[in-house]
Amino acid sequence: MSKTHNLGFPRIGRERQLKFAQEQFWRGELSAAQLQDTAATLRAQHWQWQREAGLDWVPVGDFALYDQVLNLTALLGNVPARYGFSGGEVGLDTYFAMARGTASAPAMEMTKWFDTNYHYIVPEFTADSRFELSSHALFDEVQEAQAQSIPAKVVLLGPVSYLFLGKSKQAGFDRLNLLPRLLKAYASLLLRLHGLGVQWVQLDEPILALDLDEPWLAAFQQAYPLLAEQGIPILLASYFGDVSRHLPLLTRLPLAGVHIDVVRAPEQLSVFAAQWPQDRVLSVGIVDGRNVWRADLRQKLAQLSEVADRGEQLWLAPSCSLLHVPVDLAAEQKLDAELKSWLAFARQKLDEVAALSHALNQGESVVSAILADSDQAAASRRSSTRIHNAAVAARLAALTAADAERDAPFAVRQVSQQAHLNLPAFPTTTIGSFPQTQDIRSARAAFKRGELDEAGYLAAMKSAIRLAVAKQEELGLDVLVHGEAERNDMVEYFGEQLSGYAFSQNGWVQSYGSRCVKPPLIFGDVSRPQAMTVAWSRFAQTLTARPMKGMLTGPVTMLQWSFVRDDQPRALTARQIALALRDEVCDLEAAGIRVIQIDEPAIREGLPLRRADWDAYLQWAVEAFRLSASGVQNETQIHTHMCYSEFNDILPSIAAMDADVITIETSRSDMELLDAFAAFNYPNDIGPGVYDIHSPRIPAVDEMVRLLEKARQVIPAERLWVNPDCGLKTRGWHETEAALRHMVQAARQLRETATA
Ligand SMILES: CN1c2c(nc(N)[nH]c2=O)NC[C@@H]1CNc1ccc(C(=O)N[C@@H](CCC(=O)N[C@@H](CCC(=O)N[C@@H](CCC(=O)O)C(=O)O)C(=O)O)C(=O)O)cc1
Ligand SMILES: N[C@@H](CCS)C(=O)O
Ligand SMILES: [Zn+2]
Repeated sequence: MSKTHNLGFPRIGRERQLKFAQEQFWRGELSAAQLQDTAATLRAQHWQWQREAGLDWVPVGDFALYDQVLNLTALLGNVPARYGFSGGEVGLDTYFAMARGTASAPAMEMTKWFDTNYHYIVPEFTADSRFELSSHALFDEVQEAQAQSIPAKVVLLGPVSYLFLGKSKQAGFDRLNLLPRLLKAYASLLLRLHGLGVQWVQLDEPILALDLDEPWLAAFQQAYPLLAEQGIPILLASYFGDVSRHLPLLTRLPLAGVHIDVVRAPEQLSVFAAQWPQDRVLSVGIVDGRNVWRADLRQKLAQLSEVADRGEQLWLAPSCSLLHVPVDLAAEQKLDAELKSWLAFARQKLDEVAALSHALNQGESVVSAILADSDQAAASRRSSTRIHNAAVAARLAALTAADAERDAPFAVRQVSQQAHLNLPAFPTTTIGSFPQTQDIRSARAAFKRGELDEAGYLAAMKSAIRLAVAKQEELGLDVLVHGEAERNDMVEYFGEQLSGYAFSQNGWVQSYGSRCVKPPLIFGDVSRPQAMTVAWSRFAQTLTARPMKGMLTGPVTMLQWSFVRDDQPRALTARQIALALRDEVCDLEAAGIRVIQIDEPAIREGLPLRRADWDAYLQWAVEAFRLSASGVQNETQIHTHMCYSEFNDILPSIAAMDADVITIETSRSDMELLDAFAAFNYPNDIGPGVYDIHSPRIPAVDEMVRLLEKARQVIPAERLWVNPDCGLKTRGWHETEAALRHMVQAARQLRETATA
């Protein structure tokens, strides 16, 4: 009799209740007790749904008021010294101070969770790091679940991944030295859970899917025997990749079970089927936890046949935590029936897991109606005429290498661009978005509800653009932007206008903290029925004599931040998007826009987890960008922008994108990234971000001058631009104006010293 469980459930709530409660709490409109009430109500609802789906084990410990890695940092009392925590209980103030910073202590760093669009708070380690249980939140949640008769399986990030995913904050300090100390804390944690009657603990060790050096592998050998001694059976969960090469290691560890992801790495199922001991749990992640397509249950059952004889030692689950998918397809009222029949969100995915388990345990006949529905959905998706577009296929077939090449090399383009743009040294610009104010969002919400007509909405957006342009002129910026007021999101906005894309009403996914995204769905061949941004850019250009930068989201980011069709290679979908964007780039140029930015913040995020797979990805990713950018004349300046990632290891590919200018997040790393650009002799213009846009803090002129001086030591002055780290949509106007005023002043100071 196979069992079912889940690795983690989305915590934001079907109506994003958590987001609204967090933001109200931060604004002082909700008390801590009210915030905790909302959290408890959400947990109860989510546990109840999972129980109703028929799961044998329900995750507890996956909830977080900001981030699950930060929860662990609080639980372990690993609070960086700057927050003044002196032991005892990590309260909400300290917890949110770590996440969001305070006037005196900057926030902890946030980075991408593997190759997802979720961001976690990076643990910090020094030789002085101590770990002591300092939060009762997890223990309370366990008791809460028990009081609701929920069969709780506690889920936590495992100790080796916790260390690996953190950062040493002391030069030369090897954080692996902290393992013995950390293990003691984990051991007391497990003992405490044991005391509460917890019967299973799932320790996530997703780093097993990465290329790991020997010392990190040895850390598993050191950790797990000690943890297993505490008396609770441990399920070690891997996901996002193949871990079969670690099977001998995993077998040696005293684990009660392992979880493997056979959606991302189906090939590992046979290896585990043959070699994983029969008397230990094999949890098979069979339903895609990262994407929204409905499972083809018949095909899944065929896949499971090689492990079907494992009885109770076979557990079925989604491939990974459902954090990465929206909560409930039933909340979608506007998707057409056919498309809806192809989809499954978190709740529906649990139903799929349960159906598979029933079929294995009691025979397929007990779920015959569910299987018939699944068959029909799979067949309709395969044969639908909405998926394939002959014109797109023909256009792709006709592409030649020249289509991904600008007419002239950068040195030639640069001269003709400067002749047209006539920019000063150290030109100043911003990354695209200006504050998405409540007025802007309310106007859009009213328009969507039908309470504001189109003319009223257009007028409201135009007035936001007018304001942004006037402010930039007054500030004295050199290359202006229209501010992206009309965009709900830099990916969803384009997804709403492209054929082959669909969008949901309520398909929200947490990106970080209270910030959510609603990834559009790519279900078919992508094409552009009509221009998407040209009217806005043209309008903005009429408001100023300075160059107005057109603003597009690049093909790789469009792919990475959407739910992508799984019936053709991602490379092919990226090319289709690239061609649609190429048309937009050419139309912007024809409309007189001389500078066009094609954002690719997700290019690093899309990099495969294992190095052996990098080259193939980078090759198509770079080609897609070039395809989107190469239809223009030499005198049109193409910018790209990158952020949220570490770029050192893909510099040759960034150079191969051949953008005339790259603006890139560098301020938080104190410009260190530029050393790599310089060492690599990066050939084109660079705008290293001179201030962090994640905090309302207004950086001083001197601070930015210092960073620019640092940049000037490694990058020739004539190739340097001056800009913030990223877009300003999450900021208010007050700090935006003040920071940009300082930034323009910093650029002017540099110009003066350059000519002195
Ligand atoms: C740059 N980043 C992005 C990533 N991924 C994306 N797809 N997009 C990105 O920009 N990944 C990496 C980073 C992550 N950073 C962020 C930063 C900010 C947000 C964010 O602000 N998200 C918003 C939602 C954005 C949006 O869709 N806005 C809609 C409004 C939707 C809404 O909530 N409407 C309300 C009504 C509002 C009102 O009446 O005032 C409602 O429906 O109830 C819009 O502008 O129309 C967020 O609020 O979380 C995300 C990722
Ligand atoms: N143009 C976008 C890029 C964000 S990564 C913005 O400014 O928000
Ligand atoms: Zn950015």
